[in-house]
Amino acid sequence: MTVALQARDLCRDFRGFQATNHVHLDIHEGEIHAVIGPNGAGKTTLFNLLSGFLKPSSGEVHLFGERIDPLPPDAIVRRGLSRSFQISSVFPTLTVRENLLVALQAGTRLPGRFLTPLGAMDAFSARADDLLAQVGLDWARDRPAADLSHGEKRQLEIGLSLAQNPRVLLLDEPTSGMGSEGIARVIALVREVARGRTVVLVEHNMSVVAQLAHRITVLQYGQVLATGTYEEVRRDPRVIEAYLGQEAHP
Ligand SMILES: Nc1ncnc2c1ncn2[C@@H]1O[C@H](COP(=O)(O)OP(=O)(O)OP(=O)(O)O)[C@@H](O)[C@H]1O
Repeated sequence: MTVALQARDLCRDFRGFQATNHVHLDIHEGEIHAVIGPNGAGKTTLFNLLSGFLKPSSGEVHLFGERIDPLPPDAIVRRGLSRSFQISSVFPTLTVRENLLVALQAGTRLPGRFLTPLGAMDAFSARADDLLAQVGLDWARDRPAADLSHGEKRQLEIGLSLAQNPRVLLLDEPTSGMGSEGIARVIALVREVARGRTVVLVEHNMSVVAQLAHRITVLQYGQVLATGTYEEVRRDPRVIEAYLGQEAHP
């Protein structure tokens, strides 16, 4: 078993407040791993630390055995880890396909180059079409992204993350704000994109977690409360206790 992504004794404080508190995390290559926990448990902070958007106060992050926490986020993307955001990163006035083309071009080492070689543009073009099909948005290729529904924008965001062809994909609440139809689409999409790569997701919807995750890490007060399969963590008395009084019961 290869460890794709690892947090080693990871800590982050905000002016004395421990948002991430000695977290150790092993994400196995090829698994879908959900990070859950009550509101304010430190899930987003952990994602920010894993993807380089926040620097740890102490501890380390390793991607396939290489230390990445000192690197800037774009260098981490080039090493093979990419993430989607809770807040939309879609350009609303560009078409769905143009959004993907921008993401593909940004993934090269020449994002600001004035004249991209034609061969490279052809390759981007073909890859954009593949991604459109993969995220189920080929029907919307020439529509402005602003016209997409909330759920469709989340599908496009997953496509934007896939444009980097990551080995490890972090998804921050991919089903938030969606109805049951959108949720079913995202579950199918995550399963599809998880083929041949490792996926870590923050997710509040326990039914989604139960359907998707091979293993789950439960956070509380910035600490790892439990790690295991859905059945293991839902029976854990500490997890049940943590969720008492919360809307979402595991
Ligand atoms: N930049 C910051 N400055 C100060 N405190 C912060 C900052 N970012 C997060 N926190 C605090 O750290 C704690 C963990 O926040 P975080 O957003 O990581 O939790 P979460 O589990 O993602 O919550 P939710 O489920 O509500 O999205 C919270 O108490 C939050 O107020």
